[in-house]
Amino acid sequence: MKKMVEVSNVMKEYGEVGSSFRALKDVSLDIYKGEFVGIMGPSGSGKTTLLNIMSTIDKASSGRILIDSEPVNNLKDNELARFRRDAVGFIFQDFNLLDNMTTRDNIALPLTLNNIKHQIILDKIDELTKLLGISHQVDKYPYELSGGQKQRAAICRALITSPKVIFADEPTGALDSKSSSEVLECLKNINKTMGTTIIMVTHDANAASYCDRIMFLRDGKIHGRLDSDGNKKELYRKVLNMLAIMGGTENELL
Ligand SMILES: Nc1ncnc2c1ncn2[C@@H]1O[C@H](COP(=O)(O)OP(=O)(O)OP(=O)(O)O)[C@@H](O)[C@H]1O
Repeated sequence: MKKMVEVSNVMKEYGEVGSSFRALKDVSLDIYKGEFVGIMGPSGSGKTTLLNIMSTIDKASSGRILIDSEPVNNLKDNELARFRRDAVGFIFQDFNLLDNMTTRDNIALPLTLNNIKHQIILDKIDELTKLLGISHQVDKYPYELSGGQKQRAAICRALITSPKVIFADEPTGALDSKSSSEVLECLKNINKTMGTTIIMVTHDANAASYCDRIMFLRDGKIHGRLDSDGNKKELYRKVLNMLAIMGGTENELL
């Protein structure tokens, strides 16, 4: 299988020399094309730091990141901006939709920056919003949507550039359990039908149970992994076990 994201010996230090804090300590992992990978671990274990470094939002203090075989550590700012826009999609806990734009314009935003023809953008929005079940919401503003609809709009926006990989930080963190399940079903569907690689940070064992593989972080290091055998309930049970072994119940780890 082809590697989509390669993380080699990544270290991340925050703060000044002498009083610095090491948030990631020699982390290495490979994520393959078409995988849906979860990242879990206690609060402060380095999940968001790792996601931000993998997705080029942040830079590692040392180590190497390749996305689809392209080294991204040393890209110049303008190359990095283009790479981010074209090759990766982002989904955040709080949706990050712009309040003064309709859902359609929010979804179109990454492509309008790329000078793509209007009709091509409209066709793509039509296709994606149908896939995500929000085609009747495109003229509404974000405040007129439910949380689940907002997140599905944000997923459409992440997908509009046909990215190689989607990075999601707690995508269900602000949603109730029904909306969470709808969003996770959408992500799973995209992963299976479009083959998009998805990397998702989550605290939620149910969300993690949608993944093909879960990597566990503790104190800035990879602490373990779980692989799905296709049985979601079984994976959910194993995740809860793993969280308990790592030193607390699911809630204590929040
Ligand atoms: N900008 C920063 N400056 C200094 N320290 C930071 C910074 N960002 C994160 N940290 C520290 O790095 C460690 C890892 O943070 P990170 O946000 O990656 O953890 P996390 O596992 O995502 O936590 P949570 O589940 O609470 O979101 C924490 O101890 C945090 O306080």
